[in-house]
Amino acid sequence: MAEAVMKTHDLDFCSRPSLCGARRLSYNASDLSFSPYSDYWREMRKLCVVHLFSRVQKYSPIQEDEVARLVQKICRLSIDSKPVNLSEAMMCLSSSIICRVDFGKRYDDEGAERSRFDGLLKESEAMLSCFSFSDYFPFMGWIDRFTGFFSRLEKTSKELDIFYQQLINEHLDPNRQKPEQEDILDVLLRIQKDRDFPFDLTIDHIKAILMDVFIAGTDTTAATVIWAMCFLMKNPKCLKKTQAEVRDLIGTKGFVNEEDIQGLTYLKAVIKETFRLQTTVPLLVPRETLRTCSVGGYQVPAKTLVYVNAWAIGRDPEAWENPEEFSPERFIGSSIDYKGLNFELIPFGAGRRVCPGMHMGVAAVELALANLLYKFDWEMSTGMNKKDIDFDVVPGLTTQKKMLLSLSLGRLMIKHCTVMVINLLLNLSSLYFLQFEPHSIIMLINTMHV
Ligand code: HEM
Repeated sequence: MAEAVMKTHDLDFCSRPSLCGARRLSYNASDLSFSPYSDYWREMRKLCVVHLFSRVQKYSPIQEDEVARLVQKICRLSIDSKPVNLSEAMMCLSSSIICRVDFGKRYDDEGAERSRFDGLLKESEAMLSCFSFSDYFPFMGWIDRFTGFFSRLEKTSKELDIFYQQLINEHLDPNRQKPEQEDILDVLLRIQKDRDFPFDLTIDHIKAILMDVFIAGTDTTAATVIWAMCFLMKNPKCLKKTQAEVRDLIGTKGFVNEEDIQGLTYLKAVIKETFRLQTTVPLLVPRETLRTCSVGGYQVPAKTLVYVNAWAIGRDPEAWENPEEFSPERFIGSSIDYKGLNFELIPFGAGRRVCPGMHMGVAAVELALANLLYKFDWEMSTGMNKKDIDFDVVPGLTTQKKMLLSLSLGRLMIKHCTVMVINLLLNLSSLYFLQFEPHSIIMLINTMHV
């Protein structure tokens, strides 16, 4: 297997432009379908890697702030003894991180702007993953017109265009308060203004990059945390071990910060094992052969659409011992990593198209998972058994869990939170002259270590 993958990797593959996000939800972008090995394409990729994703630490405060908000939200739910819809919470977390990194905005969890944003995200993902004749049988592309696919695509493209244009206008407004830290849109507009790019960087290019980041970074991060939680709930020994590691290291500090993560060897192994068994982008980005080549003894003609099955590679018995078993221990003391150099584990792809947001994505997953395990004891919701956790997915580019993952917090934890609320109320009631809302008390409790 590894040999076949190695050869696959050696091929001069490229992303197939007709399936590329920026192109499909296109900005009338004949020039966005740039040839994959053109200087233009190389420069565009360099721009993203060097200017946008190289300094992950720059985004750490945003990621930490959003994870802290997530913890507070879950604490609030725990006081109501409600099960926590982790799928929804994780989507909310990762889209909030991406919005702030991408264009410096934080949408209120329940507000109208948030629903507009979530609606756009869902519709864009649906458009990217649904089948269209034009992609696979170009001569039958006319069918897409009859099925309504084109008009839906056009409608979504227009809405996205309006959305991005509004953000660009806001960023270009001379009265806008200068942010402490540039977001990705600031960086792109600065590069455009300073002509710091060897080619003409148009507003359409900027919109396309924003969209790629927006779509590529949201689902993937959320899904990885959800799958990791599924595996841990199904394997209570691993759950305990990961939790013990985090709690031993962090003690009473109250929050796992980015710099603590280096000390969490087992948690990192859990994440690698999750990537291996439930790769979030199972078929990577589709490729097309540039010329005829041979893979594992098969002749592949030029211009063939090729999918690399990262999901199957992660479960290949020739590469992995007991491949179906969830065993993070296999990564302890192993040099195998997901960075694209070990072809038996390629959740972020490999080669020229390897995910440019890999470090940012992993940092968000590690931070979220570590804090979820540090702060809370998780249990199956009433009437559910660990056997009920399934790995069924919704069809699409990424593997999203079909049934939402809803979990309860341990009874001790709820008791602990409730006792704290009562104590706090008793203390505060003596200060009757203080005007406070119950909500603010809960917020106060949430900032304390539970
Ligand atoms: C755990 C989280 C993530 C996973 C598993 C993941 C996985 C992937 C994979 C498999 C690809 C295709 C690579 C290939 O075909 O060789 C990809 C592409 C991409 N990812 Fe990620 N990704 C994650 C997070 C992110 C984040 C946070 C961002 C941005 C902030 C991002 C931005 C991108 C972009 C822009 C591409 C397209 C690159 C290109 O077309 O050259 N990803 N990602």
